[in-house]
Amino acid sequence: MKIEKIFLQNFLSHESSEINFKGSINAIVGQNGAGKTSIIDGIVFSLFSESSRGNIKNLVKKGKSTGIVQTEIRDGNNLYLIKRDIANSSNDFIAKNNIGIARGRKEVDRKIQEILKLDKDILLSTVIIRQGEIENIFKELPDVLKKILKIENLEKLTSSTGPLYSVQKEIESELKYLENRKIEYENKKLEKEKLEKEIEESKKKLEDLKIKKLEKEKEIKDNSAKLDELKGKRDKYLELTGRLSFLTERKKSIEKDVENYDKIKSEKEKLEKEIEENSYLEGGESLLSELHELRKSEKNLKDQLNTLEKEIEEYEQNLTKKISLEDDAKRYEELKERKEKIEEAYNEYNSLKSLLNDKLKRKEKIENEIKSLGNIPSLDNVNEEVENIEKEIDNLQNIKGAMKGRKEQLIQVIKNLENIRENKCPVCGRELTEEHKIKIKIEAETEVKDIEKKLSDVEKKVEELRARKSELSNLRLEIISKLTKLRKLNEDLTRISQEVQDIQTKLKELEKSYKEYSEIREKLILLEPKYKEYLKVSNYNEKTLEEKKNRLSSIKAELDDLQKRIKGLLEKIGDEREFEGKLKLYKENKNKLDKLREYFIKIESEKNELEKISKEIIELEEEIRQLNFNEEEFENLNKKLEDLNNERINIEKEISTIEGKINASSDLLVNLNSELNKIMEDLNKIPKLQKAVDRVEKLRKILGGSGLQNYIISIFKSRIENNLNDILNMFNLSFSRVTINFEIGGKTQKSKVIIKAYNTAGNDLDIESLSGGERISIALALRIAIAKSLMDEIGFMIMDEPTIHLDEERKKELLNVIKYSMNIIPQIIIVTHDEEIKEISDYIISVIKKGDKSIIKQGEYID
Ligand SMILES: Nc1ncnc2c1ncn2[C@@H]1O[C@H](COP(=O)(O)OP(=O)(O)OP(=O)(O)O)[C@@H](O)[C@H]1O
Repeated sequence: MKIEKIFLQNFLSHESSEINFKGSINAIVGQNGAGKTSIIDGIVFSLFSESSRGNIKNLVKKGKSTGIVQTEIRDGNNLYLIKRDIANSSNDFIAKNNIGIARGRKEVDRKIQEILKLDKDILLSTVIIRQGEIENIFKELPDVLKKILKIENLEKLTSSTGPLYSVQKEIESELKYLENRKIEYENKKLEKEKLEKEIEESKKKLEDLKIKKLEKEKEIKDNSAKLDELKGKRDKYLELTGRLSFLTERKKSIEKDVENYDKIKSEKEKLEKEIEENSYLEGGESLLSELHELRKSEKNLKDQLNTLEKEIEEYEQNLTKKISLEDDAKRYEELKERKEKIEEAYNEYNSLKSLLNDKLKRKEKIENEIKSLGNIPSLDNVNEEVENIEKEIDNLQNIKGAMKGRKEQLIQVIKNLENIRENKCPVCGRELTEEHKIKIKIEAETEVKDIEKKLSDVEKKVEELRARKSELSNLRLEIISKLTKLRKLNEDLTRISQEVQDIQTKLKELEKSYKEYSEIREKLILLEPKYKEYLKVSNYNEKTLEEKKNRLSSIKAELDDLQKRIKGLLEKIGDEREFEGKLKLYKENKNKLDKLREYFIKIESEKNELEKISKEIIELEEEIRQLNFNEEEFENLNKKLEDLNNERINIEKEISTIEGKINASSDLLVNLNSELNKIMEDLNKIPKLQKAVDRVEKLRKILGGSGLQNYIISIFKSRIENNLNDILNMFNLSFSRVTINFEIGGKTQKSKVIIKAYNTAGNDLDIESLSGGERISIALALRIAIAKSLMDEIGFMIMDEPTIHLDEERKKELLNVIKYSMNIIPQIIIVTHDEEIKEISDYIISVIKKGDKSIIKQGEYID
């Protein structure tokens, strides 16, 4: 089993670090505080969810809410992925070959133990070695073995605080409890007898009360019949006395009215006479209302008359004004009409004028542009010059060709001269002297030089001509463009001049109308105020004035007629105030008389009723006397019945109380019986429990003794011892054998381990007397040996700063041992500062700290 990879997120100083363990010996290096041990902490946390820094929450990077550790472990073909979430344990999970097999902290812990086949205590005591703790194994071995072999649990099982002892204590306390139950049984039995007696007494009392209740019920029945009879009489009595008191009251009221009879009669006759005398006032009311109506109409007509008179006066004034303004208004309208007629010509004149301005500006601009073109050189002249240059270039090119030909001839001559073996002219065959040859060569070379100079002059000339030709080509293009522009401008100028002329002709035609329009406009401005005045009065006319006057005369006639009618009415009424006063009194008297008549009729009918009522009163008084009803007798009987009912209710209450008591006591009795049965059942357990106490006691003695522990340890010890010697052989030490012996401690004495090494001479040496290096080798071998005894194959070993505090000698030994361990353990992970460990490692993981963040560099070394 190998750890392949670990990923730390917000874990201690790591923000996001992925570490691959690719080598056999993987060295984790870096400065103090860089975050090396944190990687080991990450592995331990991911395997056992355990923090080596106190509280688990301390593992979260400061400032973050949680941290994640993800580890990949390979076991043959199986790849396990373990994910741990520090703050949220329910997010923990483990997957096997990408398929989830457990979730949640507890389940994941259990699964890992199953996969590793060892629990955390054993791994932490063997293959995971914390800073400077290699040799601790010698001290811890007894405890480690106890842990491994679960002897610890055996001790715990039998100790005075262990489960067996508690079982024994529990049974003993149960027995004690059962002793108390015996006493309880006796007490409950007495209680039961007392309860049974009480129930008997209550039942007897209940019988007596039931008889008493029957007697009361009979008495109530008899008295109820008597009371019913009295109630009938009482109802009749109340009815008769009620009627009697009503009639007595009525009689009193009638008698009072009858006393007034004569007084009312004379009053009525007096009023009748007075009304008769003033009968002429009948209909006076309608006369008055007619008079009021006529007066209202009179006022209305007078108002109309006033308004109309004012209206006519104003109308006459406005009509006069209209006539005086009529001529000016007519003139205004005529001018306005003329103005509208020539308005179009006026507007056209104005727009043509502005158009003319624009055209003139445009014309001036074109003329300026033509001027700016200046004198354009003749295109023909330029063409001719170009033609001449081309001819000259051709000519010079020919000369150049001829000179080049001559130059090559001369060079060939010079070459030939050099190659002549015999002093004979290769051309003519004549003899050639050396001087002659030199002379020919000098002449030829001079001519070559001369030709070269001429060639260069010709080329210069050709260049100059070409430059001039290109200048002329540009000039030509410029001339063509200017000529094109000039032609266009001239065309524009001709067109625009024609347009200007046309506009001017048109303007002349329109000038007369334009002037007339301007004059009319002036005149209209002068006439406008008068015209506005005229418009205000233009609707006034003679016909309407006549109509208004006719209306005035008809209102006057109407008013006259009305005033005559008012006069006639006043003649009938006389003084208006006095008439109104009389009329008011007349009406009041009439109302009074109506009421008196009504009252008089009522008294007359009451006189007849009085007789009847008196008779009925005498009859009623007789009937009441004969009824012979006594209210006191009724009250007493009523009270007696009420008392009897209360007594009956009390008896019933007493009955139900006793019945409830009997029921409760019966329930109590049932409970008591069942409790007594239960206690009896408990008491039957006593003999069995006594036997159990004896047996547990015996078991504790057997398991607690050192014999059994010694036996278990001795079997396992031989396996470790054999493994240890095999490993030590590989470490190349000079011992023939190392032995391990235990002294199992007791309650007061601690267990002890005695390790002895035998040298080749056969002498045994105590572990304390060995060299430091030898001790470290044996310690490491011992750790591996224990792990090997428990696992078929040890996958990895983790060491945090194993060389810390070691001197050079021991360090060297340790390095050897680590190297040799490779044969037994396929993967070693070491946190170290030590250069020599780096040297024996085949994979370096460097950790550096930037700010508060750890950064990983793999496969290379960074100091
Ligand atoms: N919860 C945390 N958040 C952030 N940083 C932390 C936290 N807890 C501890 N540290 C810092 O993490 C750093 C790394 O600690 P670690 O023990 O891994 O260092 P190291 O490289 O093993 O150092 P040394 O060689 O001194 O043992 C330390 O500087 C420590 O102060």
